[in-house]
Amino acid sequence: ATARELSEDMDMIAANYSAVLHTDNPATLKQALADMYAAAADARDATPPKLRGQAPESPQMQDYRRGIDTLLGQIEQAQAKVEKGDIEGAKQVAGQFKQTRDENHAKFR
Ligand code: HEM
Repeated sequence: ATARELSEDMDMIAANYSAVLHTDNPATLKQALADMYAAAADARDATPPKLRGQAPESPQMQDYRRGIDTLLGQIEQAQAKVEKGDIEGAKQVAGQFKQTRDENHAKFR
């Protein structure tokens, strides 16, 4: 069972992504990336309404989790840049989250 509805996780991802895109403050960036990560990790346990009824190991469900893992990996890359003090680099990586969002929304939303 998942802690939150997928749509709630997505709203948390979106709110924190907006914060990431609108700040250059390292502490704010760190917090927003951490909150994004937690919401994406929670979303990983969900079944998208479009895939309702599918077995957890169905090809589409595996593809869904790969999409979430891509986002989690990109968030980790951005976090590593912030840790190094590379705010510009972190924001560049964060810009790439959009492609992951759009590709996966096209398939699963
Ligand atoms: C920066 C990345 C992302 C952002 C900002 C984002 C944002 C959103 C938002 C705002 C919604 C609408 C939520 C609502 O109905 O209240 C949504 C829905 C959804 N997103 Fe994302 N998303 C992102 C990445 C992803 C990824 C990587 C996946 C899948 C691998 C995904 C799958 C879905 C699905 C399945 C829904 C429909 C949920 C439902 O109707 O219950 N999203 N997303």
